[in-house]
Amino acid sequence: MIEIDGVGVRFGGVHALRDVAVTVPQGQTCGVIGPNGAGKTTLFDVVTGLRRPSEGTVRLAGRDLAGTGAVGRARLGVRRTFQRPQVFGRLTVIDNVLAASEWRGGGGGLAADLVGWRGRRRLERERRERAAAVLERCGIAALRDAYAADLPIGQRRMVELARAIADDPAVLLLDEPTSGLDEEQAALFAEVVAGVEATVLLVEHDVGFVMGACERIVVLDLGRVIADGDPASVRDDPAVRAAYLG
Ligand SMILES: Nc1ncnc2c1ncn2[C@@H]1O[C@H](COP(=O)(O)OP(=O)(O)OP(=O)(O)O)[C@@H](O)[C@H]1O
Repeated sequence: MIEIDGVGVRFGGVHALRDVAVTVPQGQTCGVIGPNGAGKTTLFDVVTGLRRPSEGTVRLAGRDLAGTGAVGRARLGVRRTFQRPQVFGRLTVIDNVLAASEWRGGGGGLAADLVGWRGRRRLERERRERAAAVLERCGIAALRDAYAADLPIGQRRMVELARAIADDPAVLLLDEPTSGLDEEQAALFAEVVAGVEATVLLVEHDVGFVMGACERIVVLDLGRVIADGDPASVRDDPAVRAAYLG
């Protein structure tokens, strides 16, 4: 569960977020929509620890994250994808995914050293099996040895998703995941997201996609939450129509 409570962010005179309160229960997929500049990316930056809020708190499973930076939050299981997919271009697809679980040990590092050679080989095998299974789920198994930089944007997005879900995230934040995906890829993306156990926050401009993929929608406008509910009630909300859906 992720609890965003009374969060405000100011950039000089601009209130990017004002008193935003959203609690997403464990396992829920919650869409975040709103016009350009509404504060969606800023909200993701606050949850992932890239931006310190001017006010308010973010709690993960009851734990206040104020003193935990972006790396610490990643270690607690917070994962994110970006509007422009961020992959390691000079690594292969499988190595992009393996990189996500390297810190747990297996390929190297302290944990692997501590369990000794035999345990280390077992961890490494399990890690590779998990990574291969994730590539399969994301429809990119055939690309495992391709360099990520050589892939078109849609496939890079799937690599980024595979890396984000490779080691069972607690919270998954997806920023405009369908831009650059064709219809088939978008459908697969939604299917993969539906299959994860994580709590999911999904920013998306494709309203059809977000309404289909999310059980709940939060609408931001000028940094405030103007609606929060199931897709049908949000779609019919006059304030949402005026601000965004038109
Ligand atoms: N680093 C920054 N410095 C100053 N203002 C910023 C900064 N980042 C964002 N803003 C402002 O904060 C507000 C919210 O921006 P944000 O990028 O979070 O919106 P968004 O909903 O993600 O928009 P989009 O849909 O265009 O990605 C905007 O008015 C933006 O100009």
